[in-house]
This record gives sequence, structure tokens and C-alpha cells, in this order.
Amino acid sequence: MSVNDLSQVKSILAAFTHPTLSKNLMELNAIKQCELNDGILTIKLVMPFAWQTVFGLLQKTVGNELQQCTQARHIDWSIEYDIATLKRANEQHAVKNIKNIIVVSSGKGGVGKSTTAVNLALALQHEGAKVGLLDADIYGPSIPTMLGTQNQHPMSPDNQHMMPIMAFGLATNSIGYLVEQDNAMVWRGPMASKALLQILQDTMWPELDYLVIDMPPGTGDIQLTLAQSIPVTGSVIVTTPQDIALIDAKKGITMFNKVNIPTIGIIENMSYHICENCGHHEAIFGEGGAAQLAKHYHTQLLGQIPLDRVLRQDLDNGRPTVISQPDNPFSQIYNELADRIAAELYFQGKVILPDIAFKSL
Ligand SMILES: Nc1ncnc2c1ncn2[C@@H]1O[C@H](COP(=O)(O)OP(=O)(O)OP(=O)(O)O)[C@@H](O)[C@H]1O
Repeated sequence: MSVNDLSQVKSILAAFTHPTLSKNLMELNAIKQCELNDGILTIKLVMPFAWQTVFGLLQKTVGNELQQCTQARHIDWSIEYDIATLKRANEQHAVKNIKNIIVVSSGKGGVGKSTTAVNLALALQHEGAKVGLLDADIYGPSIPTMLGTQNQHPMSPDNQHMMPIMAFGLATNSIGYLVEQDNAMVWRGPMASKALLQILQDTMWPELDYLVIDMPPGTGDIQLTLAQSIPVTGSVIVTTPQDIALIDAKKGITMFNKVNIPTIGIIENMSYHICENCGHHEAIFGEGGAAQLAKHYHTQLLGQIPLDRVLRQDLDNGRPTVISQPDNPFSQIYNELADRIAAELYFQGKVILPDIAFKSL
């Protein structure tokens, strides 16, 4: 293959545009191999954020054009991930082995924050990352039930630290594994936030690209203390399109702004209902609110998740949709959401060097 052909291949790859690419693949320095041997074009990418679904789209979009320009019989595509560690708030509390922490919060209870956190964590893993999930929702630690791990308790090899509970490849810990739900509910502010921070610090996390934290709902003292103490890379706010939830979502954005945690964007859950008989989309809780909210606060509407029985049933059965039905369109929605969040985190953030990245307390 001539040098010209190779530069044409690179130009075609660089011309690929997608909402997850604020810089193109050349500018990202993501093209690590580009060779033609015996009619086989080998393309290897290394990406700094989870990107598997968009990688599939890239292949479909440019595959034919690449084959035409190189006359290759076949393209051998591959992707690896070297997920970047990004600057975070409260750096002095950085947790060993964890590159990036994404907090999932909501101004109001019951909007689907835990549902989103669980499916998002699994989707980030599906998209190529090593992922953990910490359930910090003291008022309703529902993640063990959603992952089917409700009867498990973390082991402590040294009576100080806890081994995470592994579920579908995720390293997890939850207040729900440790205390009876009713006991946790009565904890007062300082006690609750102290306990949650201790769980974060005392879990023996394996090396993780992303730790997703399911925060307690609301914007009170517990949430503020956590936001001021957890080494957070970015927050995502879950809301429904209902006015009352949107008002509370605003409080969430304001709280994170106050403590200098970037809000990566807003996820609108229960956005619409798809009629099981005719496929009609109905905006049960109203429409357009989350998009307006995002615009007003100069942030992004990251995705819209429909209200659907399947999502609830799968969680009630302890096998989230992303795991139990990977080909379901809802899993696709979560996978795309995961790519979007990982990319926004990267492009809105600042890469930090690994030596300070792995500093432990
Ligand atoms: N998009 C959806 N479609 C169908 N059911 C949903 C959806 N999102 C959430 N649910 C259901 O709504 C209920 C509440 O969801 P979830 O526990 O995730 O909310 P939450 O915001 O975390 O609540 P809390 O603040 O009380 O912890 C659950 O039964 C869940 O299965």
C-alpha cells in the first residue's frame, strides 16, 4: 500500500463525526495501527474513554469507503482502551485503584436514579471499561436487589477492609449489604455521610476506570457533605420530565456547582412510554423540560430513557436489562448513554498524570 493510500485511510477515519467526538480520531491520537498486508487492512484504535457502540458505528459508516480506496478484501478492526484519569474535586481524598468517579444523583426520590446507575455501570462495562458501583443511597439501598446480590455480605480479610461483592463483572458495595435497611434510614446526617465515606475508602476496589456512585436523593446535608468529600470527576443528574422533579434537579445542579463538581449533564428518565400495542410514544410526564433545564444551566441532555415494564421487571428479577437482554433497544439506549457520558467526562475534564492519579489516602 502506498503512503498516499494510508494517508487516505487516516483521512477517512478522521472525517468520521459523532456527538462523542469533540476531537476527531487523528486529533485524539487514537489510530495506533493502520496497515495493509495481503489484501487485509488492519486498523487498531486505542481510546481514552469507553466507546464500543460508536466503534461499531464507525465500522459500518466507513468500512465500504475504506475497502474501495485500498482494494482490501477484508478489514481487521480492533480497539483497546487506555481510559484516562481526569482531574477531580477533593483530590486529597483520591481512592486507590479508582481512576474516575461518576456520581448519579437526583433532587427528588423515586425518579429512577438507582435504575439509571445500575444500567449505566453495566453499560460502561459493556462499552469496554472496568467498572465498579457503590450504592450510597442510604434511604433505599436498592442496588443489591437490582443485581440479585441482596443476601450477600462483604468479606473482610483483615477485619478493616471489605472485599467488594462481584455482580455481572461489576465490583460493588452497598450500605444494603452491611446493615438492615431500616437501621440505615434512621442515621442522622453526619453519621450517614461518615459511614458512606468509610465504605468508599475501605472497600478493596480492583483497578477501576469508572466507579459509579448511586447517591442518596436530595440536596440536604448528607449530599452536600458527600459532594465536598468524595473525589468526584463529574456528576450526572437524573430527573423525570415532571415539573416537580425538574425543580429539584435544578437544586442538584446548583449544589454541585457550589462545590466545583462539574455536572456532565442530565438524564431524563421515564421520558416517554411506548405503547405495547401500537408503538405510539406518549409523554406521560410532559416533555421538553429536561432539555430546557440543560440549556438554562449550560449543560447537556445526555439521554432519554423510556418508561417501560421490561426495565422494571428485569431489575425486580435481579438481572438488569443491559445484562438479561443485551440486544433489546433499551440496552442500546444505555450503551449509547454510557459512551456519551464517558466522552463528555473526557472532553469536559483535564487528563492528569498516573502518578498523582493513584495516590491513596
Ligand atoms: N424507565 C423506567 N421504566 C420503568 N420503570 C422504572 C424506570 N425507571 C425506574 N423505574 C422503576 O421505578 C422504581 C423507582 O426507581 P429507582 O429505585 O431507580 O428510583 P430512585 O430514584 O433510585 O429512588 P430512590 O430515590 O427512592 O432511591 C423502581 O421500581 C424501578 O424499577
